[in-house]
Amino acid sequence: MITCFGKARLSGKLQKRDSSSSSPPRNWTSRDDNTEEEGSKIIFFGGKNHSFDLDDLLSSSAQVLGKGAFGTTYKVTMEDTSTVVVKRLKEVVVGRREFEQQMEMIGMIRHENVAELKAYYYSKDDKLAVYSYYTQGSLFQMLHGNIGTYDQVPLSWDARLRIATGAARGLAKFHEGNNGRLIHGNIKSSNIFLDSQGYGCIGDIGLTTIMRSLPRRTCLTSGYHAPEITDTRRSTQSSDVYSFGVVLLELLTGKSPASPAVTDAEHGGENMDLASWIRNVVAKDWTGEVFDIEMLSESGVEDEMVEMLQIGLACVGVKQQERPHIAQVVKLIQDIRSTK
Ligand SMILES: Nc1ncnc2c1ncn2[C@@H]1O[C@H](COP(=O)(O)OP(=O)(O)OP(=O)(O)O)[C@@H](O)[C@H]1O
Repeated sequence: MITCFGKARLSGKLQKRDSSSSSPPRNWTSRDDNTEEEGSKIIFFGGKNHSFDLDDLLSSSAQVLGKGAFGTTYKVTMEDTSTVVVKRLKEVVVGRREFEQQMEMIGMIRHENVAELKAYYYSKDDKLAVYSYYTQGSLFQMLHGNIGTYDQVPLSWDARLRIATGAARGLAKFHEGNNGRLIHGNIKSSNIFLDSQGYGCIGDIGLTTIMRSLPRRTCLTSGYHAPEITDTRRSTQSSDVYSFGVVLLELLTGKSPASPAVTDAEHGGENMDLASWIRNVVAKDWTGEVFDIEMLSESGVEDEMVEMLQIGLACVGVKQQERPHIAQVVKLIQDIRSTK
């Protein structure tokens, strides 16, 4: 559906929230516009070296990609055909200063496996984050399909290994930010995208710690949150590793971790999350049974899949101190192929 920021309609332009749909798009950057909140302007990273400005954004068509926990996400196609993703953030719980500090820190991160934060905007009514757009959709859409405009696509083991490798590198780079203290807080397959070579990239960066904490129930049912997390704003690098481990298990099994992920007949039909189910199956020595049937016809890859399964299980360790550091995870995943 094509829409605008202010009101949903079949086709439209991006507009500032609360402005009437009949008023012409305004330049939000204009300091001498006395209806503007003092200091509210869109801030771009990379100096003036950007291919669009706020006017371009305002006059562009926007398509709603989805409504997530942190607000509505739009795909915005500019007149010059370049495309970005704009997140209209709801429930930002920090003030302007903290918001700007966080965005400045995130905007400095440049890595091929991290979705770039291109710009941000803060005003009383609106908080926007502008990211690079990934054309192939998310890993969630690839694995579970048929959501929005994307259909499920068959993924070979090679493709899954590349996705895991890229995403692990991206998360490791992200954790290095702010002197090694950055936390993602929302690692899941709908926040992992593919670059043009099929490597995974981490998206939705920099939001969890400035947004209202997710309800406890959402954390419990998502299947991605580490068991110790009761306040998502207080996520840790170790809980990010747990969530990343769940993504690895999702890649291997093709199952969505949203609870109940699986019903275990052995336990009287008990509903289990993905990590618990896999621990259970592996403990019974039925490891081969967890893998996605889509990969069953591939020969000579089961040893690699078992290695990845072990990495995933280490990441979803219940005890935080026993989970590996993400840099170790990168190495372990890279070694799956390089040691052959
Ligand atoms: N940079 C991007 N490029 C392409 N698609 C994106 C991008 N960012 C988000 N999306 C897609 O837009 C849709 C909505 O994303 P959004 O982040 O709002 O929701 P979510 O990922 O389901 O939940 P959450 O808010 O918890 O991250 C999802 O299908 C997501 O995969």
